[in-house]
Amino acid sequence: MQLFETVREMGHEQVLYCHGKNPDIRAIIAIHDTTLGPAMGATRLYPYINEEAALKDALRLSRGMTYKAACANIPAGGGKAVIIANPADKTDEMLRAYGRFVESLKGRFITGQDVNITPHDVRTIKQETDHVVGVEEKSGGPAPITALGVFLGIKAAVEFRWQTKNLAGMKVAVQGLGNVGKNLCRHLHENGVELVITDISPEKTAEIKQLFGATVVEPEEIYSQNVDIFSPCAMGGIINSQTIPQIQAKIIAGAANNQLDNERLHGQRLVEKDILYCPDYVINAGGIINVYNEMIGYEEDKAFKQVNNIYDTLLAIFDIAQQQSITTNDASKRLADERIMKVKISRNQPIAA
Ligand SMILES: NC(=O)C1=CN([C@@H]2O[C@H](COP(=O)(O)OP(=O)(O)OC[C@H]3O[C@@H](n4cnc5c(N)ncnc54)[C@H](O)[C@@H]3O)[C@@H](O)[C@H]2O)C=CC1
Ligand SMILES: O=C(O)CCC(=O)C(=O)O
Repeated sequence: MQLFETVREMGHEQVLYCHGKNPDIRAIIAIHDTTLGPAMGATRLYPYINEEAALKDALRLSRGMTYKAACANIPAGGGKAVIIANPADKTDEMLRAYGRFVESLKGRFITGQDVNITPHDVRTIKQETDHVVGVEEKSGGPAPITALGVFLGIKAAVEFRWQTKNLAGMKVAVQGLGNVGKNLCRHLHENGVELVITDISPEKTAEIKQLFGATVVEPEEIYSQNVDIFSPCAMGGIINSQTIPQIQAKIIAGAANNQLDNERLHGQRLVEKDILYCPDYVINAGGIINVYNEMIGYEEDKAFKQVNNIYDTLLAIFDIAQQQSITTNDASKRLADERIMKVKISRNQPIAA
């Protein structure tokens, strides 16, 4: 990968490689755009197959955060960090070393909890830096509110697609039963939805089966289920050339970041298959809304009110996509670009060609 060429094309401001020998740590912090505010984005720890995969994830995730904040009307920029490690090798020393790298950015990057980072880990990172959000004692962690946003997004998509506000009797396939997926299953179950679920953890599928009477399928079987809605709540890149031909659902609406393996190609394929796609960074904005509110002084009512906006934002995006014959992903990107551009123009900042 040509690094400077890639970051120029994607519009990143800064990419920081963090390395330490003792303790051993390899992390990448990517700051995409700080026009609207300091870069916000949680930290993911993952055993990437190679450094290029880690970099690609950090670059795409951080760009997604810029769009996410802009679409949610949050005065924050986009950033994200990845720590390259096996979760079994994670140590407090490693996390504290990472915290010192975050601290070195002096608030230009504010982070929190993503995949394989626990509330305990967030507290450990916080020993070295105050630029951490999503602390359980403050806003209670972002996953429940993210799940609520995804649930509201599903309702918006159902209304747009089938002109009904009633989910009862619908079938939803949920991929990934972690912090977000589990809470989402609860909302869906309470609204009379029939659940088809999968996870790589048998304990998690057993728990959701028992709690909500869900049907369990193997991870590779989730795409081909005869359901109304597919909700990816695990990892990114799962909407791709192999999975699209299998998908039976008419709506894709889930929490996972970077769901489309190739935004342009696979966004277009979904249109051709008449599948309504809820752009991930719009539907999963509950997390950033919650942690932003934590940063400015948490008031639960205010955060929940803002999450309700996800419903209207998605309806507006579906309308734009339909009227302009573009993908929903392009429609949301346009909305974000317009908001960022407006601020740049008001400040006489240079605008990229
Ligand atoms: N936690 C939050 O507030 C937010 C999370 N997201 C995104 O939503 C997704 C889920 O987040 P969390 O629930 O917090 O993560 P988590 O780590 O708690 O849960 C992920 C779940 O997916 C499962 N999983 C992994 N690979 C799988 C596969 N191939 N098939 C089936 N299941 C698989 C894991 O076993 C785990 O149960 C992630 O992509 C995250 O970046 C986005 C916005 C906010
Ligand atoms: O939890 C955070 O720090 C911000 C939210 C986030 O990273 C995400 O939406 O992916």
